[in-house]
Amino acid sequence: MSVALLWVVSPCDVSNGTSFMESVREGNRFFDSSRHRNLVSNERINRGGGKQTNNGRKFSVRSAILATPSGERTMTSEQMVYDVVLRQAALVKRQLGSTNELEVKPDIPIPGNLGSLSEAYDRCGEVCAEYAKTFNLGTMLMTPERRRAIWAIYVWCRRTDELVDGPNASYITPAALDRWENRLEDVFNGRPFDMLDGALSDTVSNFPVDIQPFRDMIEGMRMDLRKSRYKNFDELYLYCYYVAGTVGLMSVPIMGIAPESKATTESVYNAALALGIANQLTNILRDVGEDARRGRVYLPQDELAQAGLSDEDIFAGRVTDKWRIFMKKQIHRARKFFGEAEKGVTELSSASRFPVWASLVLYRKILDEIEANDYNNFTKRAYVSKSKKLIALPIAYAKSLVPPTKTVSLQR
Ligand SMILES: CC(C)=CCC/C(C)=C/CC/C(C)=C/CC/C(C)=C/[C@@H]1[C@@H](COP(=O)(O)OP(=O)(O)O)[C@]1(C)CC/C=C(\C)CC/C=C(\C)CCC=C(C)C
Ligand SMILES: [Mn+2]
Repeated sequence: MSVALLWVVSPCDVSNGTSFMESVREGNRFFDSSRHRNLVSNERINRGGGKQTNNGRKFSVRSAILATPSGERTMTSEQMVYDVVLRQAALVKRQLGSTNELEVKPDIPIPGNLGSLSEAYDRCGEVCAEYAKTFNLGTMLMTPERRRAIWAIYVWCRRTDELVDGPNASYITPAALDRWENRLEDVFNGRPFDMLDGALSDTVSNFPVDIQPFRDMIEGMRMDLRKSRYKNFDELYLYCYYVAGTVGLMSVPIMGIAPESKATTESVYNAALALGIANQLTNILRDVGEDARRGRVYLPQDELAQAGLSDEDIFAGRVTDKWRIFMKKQIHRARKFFGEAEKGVTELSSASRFPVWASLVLYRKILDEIEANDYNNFTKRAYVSKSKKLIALPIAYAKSLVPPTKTVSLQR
């Protein structure tokens, strides 16, 4: 049975020194079975206070853009994002020494607190089970430590997305996102605000997860607030990195690279990034009509123009030959990113391969469904039926049994 979760954060702020466990003891949570739940209370993020700057920000795509003295970019989004990939890979290598293996450290046992920590993870599992049933099923084959860590990350991502897409989205300002980012810093500094943050705090203390992709996802949400058109694919790529490529970068340290893998850490991170981009491009292609009804067109404007199309065609929702040709090209591009991602899945630790293959295979099938709908993504939502999922899952499982490549390869 799915449990809709409403989380109300206590007015007592952990930045005042209240620990995770203290706020749990104060019982600042309750459940609500209403369909319109809110995964994040706006209470704290709308209230103001706290640091307003991004102190301590290390390298990010945003800082790379801002750092250009003339204000002109000399690199493409893809080059800038690849720089983040290299830095993430280097960071994880440095933290783990020379080996590629990502060891899972045991929980730090805090006397009297362990029960509630596991309760926090259970809540994360419930949120996952409600929002992403198939993905949640896939995580069942992971080791328990990795599974609950992925749940905690999933929940943070879902809450972040909910800020700009959820029922309170109209109240969310850039300043509110700054405060959400401050709260993220607190999570990484071991001062979580609520129970769900507590699970993430524990996760990031046990796995070599870096804060940068999390910050970058918030940057993607800022972008969503200020922008509703994308001039070209370069701009769209950056958005896709922020809101989805980051998920890949957050997940690799949890999934782990197989100890026997000969692939470079960079190449695995690059594949993870590609999976995020592929998923987001697919999301965008599936949701063209829905997004247009909210005044948003994520498709590259220059490519629309080259195809003889404009926003008006999208708002009118006309499935013409021009539209079909345009969509074929977009689907082809998304499939290329899925292909790029495939190269890396095999290199992941054996128990983590199934959920990733499952999500890759199932998400890619949405593209087939858009085709089956004769490219009508204005009024028909492409979805993969239960029976198709049931056929695809054993295929994903079979793929997950393939061991890592024996040769040194997978250079970018
Ligand atoms: C080497 C290799 C291939 C490793 C695998 C790395 C990996 C696990 C990559 C996961 C990629 C992934 C699932 C990306 C999510 C992309 C996505 C759909 C992002 C959505 C953004 C906003 O879009 P939009 O608002 O248009 O969409 P909705 O209409 O709201 O749906 C997101 C909603 C951002 C938030 C993302 C999530 C909630 C998903 C987070 C998922 C995880 C942490 C679990 C990832 C693990 C697996 C096994 C898939
Ligand atoms: Mn969303």
